[in-house]
Amino acid sequence: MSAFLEFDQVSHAYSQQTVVDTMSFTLVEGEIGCLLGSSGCGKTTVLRCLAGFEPIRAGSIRLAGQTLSLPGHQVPAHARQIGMVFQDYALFPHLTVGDNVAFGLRRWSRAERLRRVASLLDLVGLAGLARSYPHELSGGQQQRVALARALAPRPRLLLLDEPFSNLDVDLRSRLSAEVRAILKQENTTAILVTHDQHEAFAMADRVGVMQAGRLLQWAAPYTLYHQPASRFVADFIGQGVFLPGVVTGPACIETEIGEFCGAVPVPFDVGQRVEVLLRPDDVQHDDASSRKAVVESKVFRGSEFHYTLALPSGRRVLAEVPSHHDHPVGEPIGIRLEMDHLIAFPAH
Ligand SMILES: Nc1ncnc2c1ncn2[C@@H]1O[C@H](COP(=O)(O)OP(=O)(O)OP(=O)(O)O)[C@@H](O)[C@H]1O
Repeated sequence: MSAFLEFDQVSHAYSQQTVVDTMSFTLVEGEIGCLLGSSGCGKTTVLRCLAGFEPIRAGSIRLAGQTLSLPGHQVPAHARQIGMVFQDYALFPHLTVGDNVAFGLRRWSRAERLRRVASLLDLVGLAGLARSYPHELSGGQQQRVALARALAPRPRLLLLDEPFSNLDVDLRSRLSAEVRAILKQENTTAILVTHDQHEAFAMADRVGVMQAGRLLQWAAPYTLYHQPASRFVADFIGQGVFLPGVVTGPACIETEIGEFCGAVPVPFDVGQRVEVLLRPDDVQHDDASSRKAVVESKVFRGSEFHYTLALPSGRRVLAEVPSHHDHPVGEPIGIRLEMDHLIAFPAH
């Protein structure tokens, strides 16, 4: 499928400080992308470039075949047909919910406007609240109104900047799943910015990990987790530890807990020293295994325990173990690695 949004080799700088550094990514129509990264890495600046608030220094931004930004040329923000949702909702306090949603529809006929507002309030689960005022709603409801208002004029692209960060954890995860369903129903192409990877994984079709203005990887969440392109991405996404090893064959690595062979060749020469990524779900508890590790600490998560286990060398690995396997701290337990592919990086 051809790209609907093309962010191509874009750079941006605030005076001399480069904040977005030759970044490229694409989305097809209806896809949801997410930029993930720690504070200050440039996520919001990317959104501001997309929205038309910041000129770009290099590269180009194209949407639906139209060039929006080039160095020295940009389509003004109001002419881009791009919608925005921010963390602080930014609703008009003196307007009702219905009038907030209708705000961008002033050029529509009254009948069309009423129909669109009713259908959006229905879509975001707020039918019946059209006459309420923002202060009468909960934070989650206000954010739904903000979403409905942004979607009302059928934007070509929706930008969501940390939209759930003012909400509590439970509501965040519920709303991120709901918002994804709403965007899919409207076939809206969207870019979300967050530093919460659970939110990124719950909402997005493509996730990009940013570091210091650079996009390190742009991929489906599953690929990011299972095939991180760099040690930074592997460390940033999910939990895990790196265990030293030596390459012993095209797809095999020997570590202190044995030799592991994956289904896919590793890009290293035999004899090279590497570090293998072990996710908690790669390490299985197995009473029958002769490989032992000592329970150093554990956290009860309801359906499973999250164990930190010490290997004979003193190195630690993490393991997720079903919660009926309740072993005390200090006890050696059998472990087995279950990985269909090995993720390894050159040793430091
Ligand atoms: N208007 C501005 N003028 C100068 N520097 C700025 C401006 N806006 C942002 N910056 C700087 O650009 C860098 C990237 O900021 P940006 O807001 O894009 O990061 P972010 O990844 O969205 O961070 P956060 O997650 O904290 O919102 C930071 O070093 C920031 O201080």
